[in-house]
Amino acid sequence: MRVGDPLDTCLPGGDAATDALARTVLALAGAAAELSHLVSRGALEGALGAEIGEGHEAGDAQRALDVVADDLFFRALADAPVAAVASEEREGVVVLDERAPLAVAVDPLDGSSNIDINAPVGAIFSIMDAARDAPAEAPFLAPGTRQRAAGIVVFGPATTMLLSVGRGVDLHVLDRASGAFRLARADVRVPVSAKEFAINASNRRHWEPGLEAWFEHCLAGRDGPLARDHNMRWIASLVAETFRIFTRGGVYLYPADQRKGYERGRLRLVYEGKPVAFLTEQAGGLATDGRRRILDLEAGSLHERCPFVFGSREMVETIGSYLSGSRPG
Ligand SMILES: O=P(O)(O)OC[C@H]1O[C@](O)(COP(=O)(O)O)[C@@H](O)[C@@H]1O
Ligand SMILES: [Mg+2]
Ligand SMILES: [Mg+2]
Repeated sequence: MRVGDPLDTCLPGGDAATDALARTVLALAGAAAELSHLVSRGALEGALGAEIGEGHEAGDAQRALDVVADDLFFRALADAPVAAVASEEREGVVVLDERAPLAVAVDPLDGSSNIDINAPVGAIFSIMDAARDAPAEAPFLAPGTRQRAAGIVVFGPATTMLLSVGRGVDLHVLDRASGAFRLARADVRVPVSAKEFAINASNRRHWEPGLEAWFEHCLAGRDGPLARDHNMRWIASLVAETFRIFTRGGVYLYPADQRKGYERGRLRLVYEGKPVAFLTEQAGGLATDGRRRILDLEAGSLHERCPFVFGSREMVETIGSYLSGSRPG
């Protein structure tokens, strides 16, 4: 595998199981490439960022582009060896072909509140083995350790994909001339230690005391208990924050807070938490709900939320120690 190689030559193959996985990844990458083109046309595509209806299944405001993106992924997966698909934009699991070997969870458009302001949005996917003699929902609710592959795509100045098929994480970039994703960096690692954190600090008054103490100590910089100057970011796009953490380290938090509806944070375990946690661990980072490893969690339902903390190992561990009270506040 060398820099510049097209995605299809970088995927495992040779037996039925790995061939099915490769076909499914390529179908998802094809849909992401189409979506990237659409997103890059911005307002020329009309009011794709406009809010529509009452909100999607996960309860947030749905935008026209959310629906277009969802449709693109479903059309691409119709020709892939996929038994069932769970999407942020649909209430239940959609069964495509009961005999097919794989199941796919997708957040077709992540960070969609960024569309109007021309800031990065993207897509998230997770691939598992399909249910055998069990309800179609079963693979989606199972612990994230069962994922076969996961990826995020960011539609930024470049369209980039972080992909893991369970043997590290590779970075692929969309080559617009050929329409194919190409390998840009193999075996991307999340730096173990870093100083950048991302959290929506406007919610601070709703946080639990341990989290406030950690935040306060970050702001105190090198003179405070953490003895380090920190830097803050909030792009309001999980995929973009993930990409930053994979390139220069850091931590992202969407914690539980006391606002109504945020008792378990904001993000969705099945199609946001689990795939990002899979990528993070594959790159040497950590992903928790503040206390427990995300990949060990079972979901009670498809659109269940989970508090989410992920990124550089040392930073996630430090936050865990504040939340568990093992560190003086
Ligand atoms: O608007 P807030 O509360 O800061 O939340 C932003 C977070 O919500 C999300 O946009 C949720 O994703 P969706 O856009 O798919 O609903 C994350 O990407 C982002 O980190
Ligand atoms: Mg999302
Ligand atoms: Mg979304």
